[in-house]
Amino acid sequence: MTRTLIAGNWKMNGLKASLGEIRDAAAGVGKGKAGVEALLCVPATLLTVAAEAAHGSELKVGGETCHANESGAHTGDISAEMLADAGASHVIVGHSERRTDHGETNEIVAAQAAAALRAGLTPIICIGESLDQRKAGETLDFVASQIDGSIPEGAKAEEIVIAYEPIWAIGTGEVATPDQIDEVHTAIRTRLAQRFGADGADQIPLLYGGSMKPGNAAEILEVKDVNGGLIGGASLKADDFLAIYAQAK
Ligand SMILES: O=C(CO)COP(=O)(O)O
Repeated sequence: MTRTLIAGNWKMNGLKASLGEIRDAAAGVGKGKAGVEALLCVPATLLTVAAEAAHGSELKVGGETCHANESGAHTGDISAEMLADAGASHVIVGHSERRTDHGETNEIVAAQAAAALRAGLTPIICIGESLDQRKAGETLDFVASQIDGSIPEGAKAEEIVIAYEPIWAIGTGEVATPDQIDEVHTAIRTRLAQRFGADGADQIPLLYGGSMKPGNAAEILEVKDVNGGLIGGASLKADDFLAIYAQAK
């Protein structure tokens, strides 16, 4: 049985003044929601205080990226071990904004995901096509190649999460339709089954991300192979995050 995960990605947003949102989110999750995990991935500067704010609640906190190495001369970078030390349980790797802004390739993303596993974190491995790729009919091939290249060798199915985030739907207000999501998520599950077997593939939560909001979450979460969401803008406000969480089963 696949776990359900409602995860927020704060991206480069949030100051200490935003901790009230984390406290409110922590206070609102867990009640009667066995089987639905809640997670907020926050900037590294907030991780320790966010972990403290969530302490004793069902809310987990995570990082937004990590370096592949455990430590060393990498100015400005943060290792998976550091994230774990700060209280993270998960880390997002391979977000399209990291792939674009920092030239992160599938190979780099796989190394980051391996680092997360080494540190005892769950990597949320992001994949998704651009608008040009969608228009050219390349979506399924591209996403399959990202899956093949971004999941590290030796990873076990129960240790990873995949997030499908079509780049054209991120922060644009444009949401993929249920049919579009269904097509890609089904293809992702099939590809994962080739590597992990059908039972293994079934254990990997497949999140959808891209302009997910309280008003469209129910429809998205109903799609067959959708096991949760990776939510950007709407995760910044506890009320919105909790309204999405409330619709997850
Ligand atoms: O990129 C996303 C989450 O990782 C989605 O962002 P938005 O929900 O703001 O579109």
